[in-house]
Amino acid sequence: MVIENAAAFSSSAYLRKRKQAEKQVVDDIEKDASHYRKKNINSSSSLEIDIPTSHSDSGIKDHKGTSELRKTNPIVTDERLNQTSEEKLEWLEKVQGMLESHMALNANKGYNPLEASRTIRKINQIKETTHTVIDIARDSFMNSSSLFDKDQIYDLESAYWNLKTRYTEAASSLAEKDNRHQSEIHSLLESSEKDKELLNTLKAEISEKDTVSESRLNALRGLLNEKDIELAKLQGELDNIKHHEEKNRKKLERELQRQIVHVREQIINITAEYKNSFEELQKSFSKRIFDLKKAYETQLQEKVVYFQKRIDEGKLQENNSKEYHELLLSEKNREFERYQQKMEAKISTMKGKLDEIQVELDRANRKLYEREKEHTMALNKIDELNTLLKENQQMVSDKGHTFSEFEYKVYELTKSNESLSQKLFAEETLRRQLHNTIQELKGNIRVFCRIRPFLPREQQQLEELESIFHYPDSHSLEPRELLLKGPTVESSLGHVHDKNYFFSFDRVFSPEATNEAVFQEITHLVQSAIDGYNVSIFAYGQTGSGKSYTMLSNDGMVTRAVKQIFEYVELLKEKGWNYKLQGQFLEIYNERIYDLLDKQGLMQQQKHDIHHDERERRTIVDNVRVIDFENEEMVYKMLGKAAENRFIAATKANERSSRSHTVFTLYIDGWNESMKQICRGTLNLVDLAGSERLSFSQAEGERLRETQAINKSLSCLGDVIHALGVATYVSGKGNNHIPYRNSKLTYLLRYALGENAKTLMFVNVSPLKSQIMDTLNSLRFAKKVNDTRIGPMMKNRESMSFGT
Ligand SMILES: Nc1ncnc2c1ncn2[C@@H]1O[C@H](COP(=O)(O)OP(=O)(O)OP(=O)(O)O)[C@@H](O)[C@H]1O
Repeated sequence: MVIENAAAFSSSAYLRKRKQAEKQVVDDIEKDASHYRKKNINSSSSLEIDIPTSHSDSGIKDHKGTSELRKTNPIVTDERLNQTSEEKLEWLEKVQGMLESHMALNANKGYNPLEASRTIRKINQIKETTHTVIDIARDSFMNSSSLFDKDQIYDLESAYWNLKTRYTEAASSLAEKDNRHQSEIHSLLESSEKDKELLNTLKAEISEKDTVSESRLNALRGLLNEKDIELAKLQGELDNIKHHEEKNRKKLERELQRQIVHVREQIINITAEYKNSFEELQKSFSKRIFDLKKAYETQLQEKVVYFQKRIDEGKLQENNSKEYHELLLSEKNREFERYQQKMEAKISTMKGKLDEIQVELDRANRKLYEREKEHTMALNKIDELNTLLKENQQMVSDKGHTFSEFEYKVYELTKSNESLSQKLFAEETLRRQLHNTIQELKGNIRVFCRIRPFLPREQQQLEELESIFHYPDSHSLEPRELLLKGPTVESSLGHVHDKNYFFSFDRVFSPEATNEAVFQEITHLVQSAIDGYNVSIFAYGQTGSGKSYTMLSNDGMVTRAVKQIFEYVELLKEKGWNYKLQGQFLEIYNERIYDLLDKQGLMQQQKHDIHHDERERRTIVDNVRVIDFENEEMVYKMLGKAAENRFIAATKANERSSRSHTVFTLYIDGWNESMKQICRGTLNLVDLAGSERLSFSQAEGERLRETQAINKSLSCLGDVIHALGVATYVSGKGNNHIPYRNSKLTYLLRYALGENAKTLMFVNVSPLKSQIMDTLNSLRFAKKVNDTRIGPMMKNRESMSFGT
């Protein structure tokens, strides 16, 4: 088997095989040497005759001198013997030289598996040569029964021992180094396994926390909603009560006011009434007393005048009669007593009347008292109502208090919601960081190989159906190895054998793999684009190898990526993230850009220049339609329109779709209002032009230009990736000159190809035997990309892929 590349030969199967081969060589040498030794020992008794005993089973038992042999056997001529001596010397020198150069190489450069493999191969070749020499010698011996001279045998034997000793030393030093490397690789693998486990644990923790936070948030939201409803209900009730009480209070106040006014008026009226009647009574009574007094005084005066007159008259008669006077006086006294009695009766009537008035007055007073009592009661009622009012007001204020409590609760809930949102945000940020670490661990540039199945029309061509692929680790969960069974070749030594090529990629997908299974492996990269990284996914391969099927078919990577993005962006809304999604669809044909969304522009071959916004790290193409996507359907519609326009454009240039690159770009801009954060990612999905070996010799005109353009852009893509790898390797930063400008494709994807960007290349290959050389070329290109390491985890990956 020809070793295509020792570094790539990293499987343990290979190591086992190599050890077996080494052992085989050592054993063979040991066997030959012991055979010779045995012969030497056997012949030691007759050493004096300078000839080892021949093979006992060859029937040649006699020892003869060389000269005699030369005489008896025409084949063993001097020339022949000299020739074998020269050959022996020649290979001895070769072995010597080679071992010395190998040792020198080892001493200078340290262990190099490629060199080691080459040395082993050469040693094997020399061993073959040795066998040839021995065989010739044996043949001569057997054919001629001739003799080797002693020196020749010693030379041969010592050369074997020398060779064996050196080889054993070299083999043991190789084995020792291998073991050392093996254990280093083991420890690296172990540590990477541990890292993986740690990352898985962290991932699981995050998702667990996510779930817990989610459910807590949901429970709190539920509670908040319930409280909101309760609060709204209470608020409604409170408003009702307030309104009702206000109405009642006003009504009651009005009624009380009215009653108080009414009672006051009544009291005032009654009081005034009684006062008036009392005053009138008093007045009339006083007047009557005054009148009576006056009348009495007048009567008394008249009586006094009368009696004076009569006294005067009596004085005249005084003398007449003392008795008469006494009689008169008594008469007057009786008359006065009568009058007095009459007056007393009148006074007592008046008194009676006055008593009546007093009674009435008392009654009026009692009524007034009652009214006053009523008034007091009314006042008390007013007080009561006021108390009630106050109580109501207190209740209202209490309700207001409850309302503020609720408000406070709402505030607290809002705050806890905010803190939960912050927590969710922090968790989301952590998830993004961990996700990115995992992606960087996997490498910022990855290569997946996909072999398409035989198509129904190919099933007829029986000679094509023989499988040209073998999957050495197909049993593995993540197969990475691929063996291409190459054409039969003849070696320089005339050996005819099948040439096999061994490749190892980040993943190998056999023909049975579905788009769904393939997408599972790139879903993390799509996630990185949502998280704000520039991600590019290329499909590379010859025409008809399945690039478009992988990228643009109905369930291809583009459709699935768009679906994933829309679904995740929806989920992120709950974590406070809003996203704007925009897209463009370009075609690069003959180093010229076409906008597949602008039919008019396509027909008019509008000019599109590329600009780079260094600050934003975004590429802007002049006169290109960028569409806002509000839902998935809009993207699918756009893809349909682009395919239609591409078809229209293709009628102008034959097979254009295979000879042009298409670049679908999705801009994913997110912002988190509460956290004042933005994240801007880009996802480029690129279907490259067919990579088949295009010969300039047969192409002319349009076809020649196409061929030149495809060759140029694909080799530029390889150069850019290579330069990025070298830059990372040399400076560790990747800031050396990268030849982005050398082709439209690399210039357009400048920010999507680099240290912080993430790149995945699908190498699509056909299973057809007739296309084996194109397949080999594609795999070699992909291997070059796969061997490139970009980004911080470069060293880690390199050491991992080196020894395994
Ligand atoms: N994995 C697959 N499963 C089934 N059919 C496939 C698969 N890959 C490719 N095909 C079929 O193979 C044919 C060629 O595939 P496709 O057109 O995708 O190749 P291509 O590399 O894009 O070619 P071109 O460069 O001409 O665009 C198509 O009919 C496609 O349906």
